[in-house]
Amino acid sequence: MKVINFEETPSLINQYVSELRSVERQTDRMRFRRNLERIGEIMAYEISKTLAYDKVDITTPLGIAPCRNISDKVVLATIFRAGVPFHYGFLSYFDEAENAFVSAYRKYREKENFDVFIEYIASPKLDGKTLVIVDPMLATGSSMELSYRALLTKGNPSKIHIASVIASRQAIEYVERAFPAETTLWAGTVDDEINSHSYIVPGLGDAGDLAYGVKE
Ligand SMILES: O=P(O)(O)OC[C@H]1O[C@H](OP(=O)(O)OP(=O)(O)O)[C@H](O)[C@@H]1O
Ligand SMILES: O=c1cc[nH]c(=O)[nH]1
Ligand SMILES: [Mg+2]
Repeated sequence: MKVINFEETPSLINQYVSELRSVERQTDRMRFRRNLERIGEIMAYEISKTLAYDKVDITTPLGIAPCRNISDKVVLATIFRAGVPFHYGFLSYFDEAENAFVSAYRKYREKENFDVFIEYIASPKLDGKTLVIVDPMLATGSSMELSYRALLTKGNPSKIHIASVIASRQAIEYVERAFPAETTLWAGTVDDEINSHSYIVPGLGDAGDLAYGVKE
C-alpha cells in the first residue's frame, strides 16, 4: 500500500489540521466542519493527479481546444457521521462522482471494549470504478475495514483510495493488511498512539461530536 502523508510537505493542509486539533479553535463547530471540507477539497485535487484522462476536443467560441476530461468513474464513499463534511469537500471537486454512504458505529460492551457495527449502506455498483473511501479519523482501522467489506458486496472497484485527516500508525498497519496492495492511503497527518478507548493521541478528540454535537 502506498501511503501519502501530507505532514511531510508544508502546505495549507498543515494549517487546517492544526486548527482541527486545537481545543480553542475546535469550539467553533462551523470552522471545524469547514476545515474538514477544505482538506477534502485539497485531497481531491491531489488524488485527481493520479486518475486517467481522455483527450477531448472542446469547441470554444474561437476554435477547437485540446483538453482532458477524467475518464475514471469515481465513487466517493463516506462513513457516517464525521465523514460527511470531508465528503462534501471531495464532492465539490469531483462534482460528477457517484456516491456511497455507510454507517459504522462503535457499540461499547464495556468502557474500553466495543464492536463496530455496519447498519446502513447505499452504494452504486462498484465494478471497474475508482473507489475513494473518505473518513477523517483512522484510529484502529476497524470502521474502514468493515465499511470496505460492506462496499465489496456492490462489486469490485479497479482502484481504491483511502482518504483520512488523522491516521494512527496502528490503523495504517491494520488497513495495509485488509486492503489490496495497490491501494493508496492519503493522510493529512499520522499520529503514533491510540489510547485505551481507541482514540488517537494527540489526535483531535471525537470528530463526529465536534462536527455535529455530542451524541447520547
Ligand atoms: O478506526 P476506528 O477505530 O474504527 O475509528 C474511526 C471511526 O471513528 C469515527 O467515527 P465514530 O465511530 O466516532 O462515529 P461518528 O463519526 O458518528 O462520531 C471516525 O469517523 C471513524 O469512522
Ligand atoms: O480519535 C478518534 C477515534 C475515533 N473517532 C474519532 O472521532 N476520534
Ligand atoms: Mg465519533
